Formats: sequence, C-alpha cells, structure tokens
Amino acid sequence: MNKDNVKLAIAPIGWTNDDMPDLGKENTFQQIVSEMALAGFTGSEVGSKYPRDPAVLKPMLDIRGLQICNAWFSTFFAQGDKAKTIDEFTNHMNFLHAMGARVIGCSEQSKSIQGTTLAVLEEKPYFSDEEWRLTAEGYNELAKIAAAKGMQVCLHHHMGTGIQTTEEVDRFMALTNNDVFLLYDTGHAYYSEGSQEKMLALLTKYLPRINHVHLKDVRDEIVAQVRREKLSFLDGVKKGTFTVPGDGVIDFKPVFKILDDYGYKGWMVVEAEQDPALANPFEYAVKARRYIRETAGL
Ligand SMILES: O=C1C[C@@H](O)[C@H](O)[C@@H](O)C1=O
Ligand SMILES: [Co+2]
Repeated sequence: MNKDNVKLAIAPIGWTNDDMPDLGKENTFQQIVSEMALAGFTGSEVGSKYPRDPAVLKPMLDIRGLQICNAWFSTFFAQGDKAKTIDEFTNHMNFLHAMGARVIGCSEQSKSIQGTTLAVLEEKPYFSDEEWRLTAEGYNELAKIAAAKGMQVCLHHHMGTGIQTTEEVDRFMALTNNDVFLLYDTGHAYYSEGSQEKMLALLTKYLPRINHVHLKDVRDEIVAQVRREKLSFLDGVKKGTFTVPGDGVIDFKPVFKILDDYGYKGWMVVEAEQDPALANPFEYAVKARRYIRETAGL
C-alpha cells in the first residue's frame, strides 16, 4: 500500500477492554502506549485509561511517536435523545480536534444489545421507519457540526446494533448525506455477513464514503460456538471471537488491495479485543505489525 496515504494505528482495547473493564485492568496507560510504539505503530484510538486533558495526553503520546486518530462515540438518536447526543458529541469532537484527530467514529446505540447478555446472533435490534428517520437526521446534523471544525463523522456498523448488516448499512448510507462517512470494520462485517466475499462487497460498495478502517480478524470456531450456545457479543469476545489480522480466518490481502487501488487516504487501526490474560497484547501487537508489513508493505 502507498505509505504516503495510509497510517497505521492500534486500539487500546487489546490491553484493556472498555466494554468489560475487568479485562486487562492491570495494564497501565503508560504500558499500553509504550508497547504500541515498541510494536511499530504510529497512532492510537482513545481508551478509558487515557488522560482526557490534551495538555497532559499529547506530550505523553508525542514522545512515543503516537498520534490520536479517533475515539468511539455512542449516539442515541433513534430513541429520541438528540439534544443530549449533540451536546456530548460537541465535547468529544473538541477533545479529538485538540488531539489532532480529524475523524469521529460513532455508533448508534439505541436498542443496542452489544453490552448485554442477550444472544448476539439471535436478538439484535431492528429500527422502525421513524427510528431510521431520527438516526439519519441526527447523523446529518453531526456531519455539519463536524465540518464546521474541519472534521468528519463516520458510522461504525456493529454487531448487536440496529446498523449491523449490509442491508442496514445500505439503508443508513442511503438516508444520510454524502458528508456522513462509514467506519469500515473487517471483523464486524465478516461476523455479521458470514463470508469474506460479503465482507469485501461492503468495502467495495462504500469506498468513496469510507474514511476510517478497523482491522479485526475473526475465529470461525468461536463464532460457531456463539451461535450454538446462544452467547452474547461480550461472552464471545471473552472466548476469543476476535484476534489480530493474520491470526484468524480473514484474508486481508484483498482488503489492502481494494483500499490501495482506490487510493484510500487515512488510518487503518488494528483493533482486536480478546482476553489479555490469554492473548498477551504486546505479543499480538507485534504479530499484527509483522503481518501488515508482509502483506500490505506498510
Ligand atoms: O470499534 C469498536 C469499539 C469497541 O468498543 C467495540 O465493542 C468493538 O467491537 C469495536 O469494533
Ligand atoms: Co471497530
């Protein structure tokens, strides 16, 4: 891939999982960011252990050659919480802007079961026409607020949410304006659609509107167990649904080629949450970095 176009980051979720703070609670902020840099990454997303004051956080990242490229933001438009969402979004955006990030990765969390004990493959929520209208209206507004700051909003399609499947992403993209982008996550696309082919089709379809990429690999045998035992999203994660690129079932070579051929400019973020007691985060970060060097030439 073209090194002038693409930068490589890693998310702290492999070290400490903000969805299940007990996973990796022993790992400190300084250890996390030092190991990211040592493994050869130049960017990071933001985790709950990171200082929230840019004046404190920025020098601690600068000294390690790391840059913040994004931080997760939960929206609640479908359930009618527009004013609160926009208020909190504005604070979040200002923090990211001060950190030098230009992308704000959001997920519509109304009715989401991603943090619950419900069976992720059987009990995902669906939006009514009115909930779709409220969501699209909200995201169109976020995009305007972000543009005024020179930033862009993207939607993270996610297991257990109302915007998970290809059809749901299609509906979201059709209802929103072209300045609302997509955060393409390989792991969630594969998990939801069940095949490499469908995962790649989603990527190809929305290339002009993808402005941020999460690189997550999947273990098929754990997805089969999640289906068989009707497990929740988080129970699956604890058992090892996800791993780093090169360690699971996804072939990332076509992912890199499609992005490169299109001339994708932006960040690719290794994001592979698993139990750090079972999968040492530094070892897996090094493994991911090596795989990306070998297959993407980055
Ligand atoms: O981008 C993400 C953030 C996490 O909190 C989430 O659960 C994970 O699966 C993901 O893709
Ligand atoms: Co992701």
